[in-house]
Amino acid sequence: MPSPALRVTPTLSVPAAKARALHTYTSPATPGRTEASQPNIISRTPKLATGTSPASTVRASLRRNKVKLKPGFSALDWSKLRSSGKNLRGVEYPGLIRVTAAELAQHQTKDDAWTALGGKVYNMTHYMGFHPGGERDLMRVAGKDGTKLFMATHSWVSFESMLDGCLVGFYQP
Ligand code: HEM
Repeated sequence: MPSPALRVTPTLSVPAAKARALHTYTSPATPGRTEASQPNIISRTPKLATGTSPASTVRASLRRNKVKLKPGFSALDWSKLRSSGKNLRGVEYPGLIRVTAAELAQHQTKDDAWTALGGKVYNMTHYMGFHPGGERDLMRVAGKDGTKLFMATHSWVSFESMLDGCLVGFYQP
């Protein structure tokens, strides 16, 4: 019979458990949705586990608002609209156009919202109601180059495939 002093406790110490959680925990965006079922996502940055730790500052900067989308505005609905043949570019000219900063700035209202992402200009107007982060965040980049804010928020999202039908042209600031 070992003395109480020699007994080994089978649970992990608090720092070890915390370290393990921080390195392995990855939170799915929506319960029940896996990355494989979200074609717009290339890879996901691991989110940090909850709990009190010095990482709480980092967690605060990762916290983002997710809005409740209206019926008919799911990712699947957006995918259907993209492949419906509807003109999502909002320009009649069939080819891609060159867009200057001055021209881009002309399109900064909800009914006519363009943004530049990675040197390409997209018409986001039809995407407004479908954005999981809400219209207000999308409008933050309307009429301007949104690359930095987009990448800072969700670099794993492929805007090129999400907005392929909305491509207006190339940004020439
Ligand atoms: C036209 C450009 C954009 C597209 C195509 C887009 C696309 C997306 C997609 C697909 C998601 C879901 C990501 C996921 O489930 O992990 C998302 C979420 C989100 N987006 Fe955007 N986004 C755009 C611009 C922006 C901008 C400029 C902001 C500004 C801050 C923003 C803020 C957010 C936020 C806060 C979420 C949160 C949802 C969450 O926590 O899952 N987005 N966006």
